[in-house]
Amino acid sequence: MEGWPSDFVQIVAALVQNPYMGIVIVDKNGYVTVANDTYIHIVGKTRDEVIGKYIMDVTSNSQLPKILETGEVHIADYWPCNGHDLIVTRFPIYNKEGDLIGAVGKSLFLDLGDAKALAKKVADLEEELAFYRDAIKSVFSPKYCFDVIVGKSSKMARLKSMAEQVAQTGSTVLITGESGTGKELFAHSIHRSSPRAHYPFVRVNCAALPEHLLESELFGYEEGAFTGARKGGKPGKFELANKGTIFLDEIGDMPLPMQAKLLTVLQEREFERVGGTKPVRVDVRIIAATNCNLENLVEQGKFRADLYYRLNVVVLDIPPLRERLEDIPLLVQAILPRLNQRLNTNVTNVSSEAIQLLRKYHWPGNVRELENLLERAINLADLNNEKQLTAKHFPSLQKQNIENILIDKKGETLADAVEQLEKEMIRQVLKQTNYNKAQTAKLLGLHGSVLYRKLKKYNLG
Ligand SMILES: Nc1ncnc2c1ncn2[C@@H]1O[C@H](COP(=O)(O)OP(=O)(O)OP(=O)(O)O)[C@@H](O)[C@H]1O
Repeated sequence: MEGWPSDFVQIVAALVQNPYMGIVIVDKNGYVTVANDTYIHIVGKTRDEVIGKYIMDVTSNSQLPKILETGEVHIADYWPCNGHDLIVTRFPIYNKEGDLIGAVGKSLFLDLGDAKALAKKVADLEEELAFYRDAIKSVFSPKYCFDVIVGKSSKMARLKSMAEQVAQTGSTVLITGESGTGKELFAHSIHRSSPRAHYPFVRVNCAALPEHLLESELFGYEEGAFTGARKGGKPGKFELANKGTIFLDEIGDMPLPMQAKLLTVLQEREFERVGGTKPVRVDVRIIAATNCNLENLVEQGKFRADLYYRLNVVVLDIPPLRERLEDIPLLVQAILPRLNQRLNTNVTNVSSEAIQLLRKYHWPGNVRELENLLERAINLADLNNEKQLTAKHFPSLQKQNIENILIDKKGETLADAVEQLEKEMIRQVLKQTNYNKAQTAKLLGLHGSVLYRKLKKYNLG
């Protein structure tokens, strides 16, 4: 124990007591200065037979003299001792002048049996994880994924099959289309049927956050990066989406400085947290969506051309609902059960006349507007007596229909337009009163005989 103050030796001895790890320290001549009870148990001796003794007399296959001789470090070396199978780490000790003054031996496990138990525990957990990953995968199987996207029109069928194909690659996807056309639905479906399906899908609405928050939201921040920064820092959405997909919604609204940073991530697949210095590497698939015309934004200097070209790898342009009106009956069929479930109602279908009305509308809000209109119609229906939604439950569309008649009749005579309007109004009030002619005449302010004449004229009777 040459050169080691006795107080120091005692402090070290107290620090090294550890029932799971054998620890021994020798001085520069190989004499044991410190050994914990676990080590003494491993070598199968008494404390007196260990402390102060030459290490090779304590255990004849010790490697510590070699460490003293060479200054080597042994990490996780297999060491059989006294019937135990151990994994040990050995390293030299130097004083501040740089002279070698001793060596330490630390067994990682009391016995390899412990290591095996740990390895088994990890293997069991991995098996369990694989089971749940498979379970998740089967719930979101590819078939199920694209099945939620309703549409048999040729435009939608083509788009769905292209998206299915693209899902299998890791390529960046840009989804364009008017608001409410289903861009997010496509992004979700691509992720769920991709090989990344059992990793996260993280959505960021680039339009919803002010510029200074967007940066930390996307890239995270380090502790102390700004006032109010959380202790320990916070990972950003890119880190959270590692191995999965990040969905950058409303990318056209991303501020220009953020676009520059995003471009770097797209090129390098790495970034720095706000206030950080270390680069963070991620493996993330990027799906971006916008209802803006990015080319126009590039021309106006509001969107970086280089970022646009990076994003413009695979483009899925979702057609507006007015260009696929034939999908409306199917969409209605798919949306009604969802609404019934949410509103706790039991509407069975929509009359064919109402479907005709829906097919005449121009749908500026696309499928989202269709959902809203159906929800409003359910709220207008007398659900004790009616299980079917009819034209009268879509008053805004009826009004629109009358306006359309006037628009359609532009260029025709006033008498023609008035006749069309008269016919449409009578037809609607008749439906509203369940074909009660007396009531219809009253509501329209007509004498019964006048109504009968008009019914005959317009072939409504
Ligand atoms: N083809 C479709 N089949 C079934 N539901 C659809 C379809 N397209 C859209 N929807 C539904 O319409 C609503 C709007 O869709 P989504 O949010 O994906 O549109 P979006 O294009 O991302 O809209 P925004 O640009 O406003 O964010 C959602 O409830 C979605 O489930």
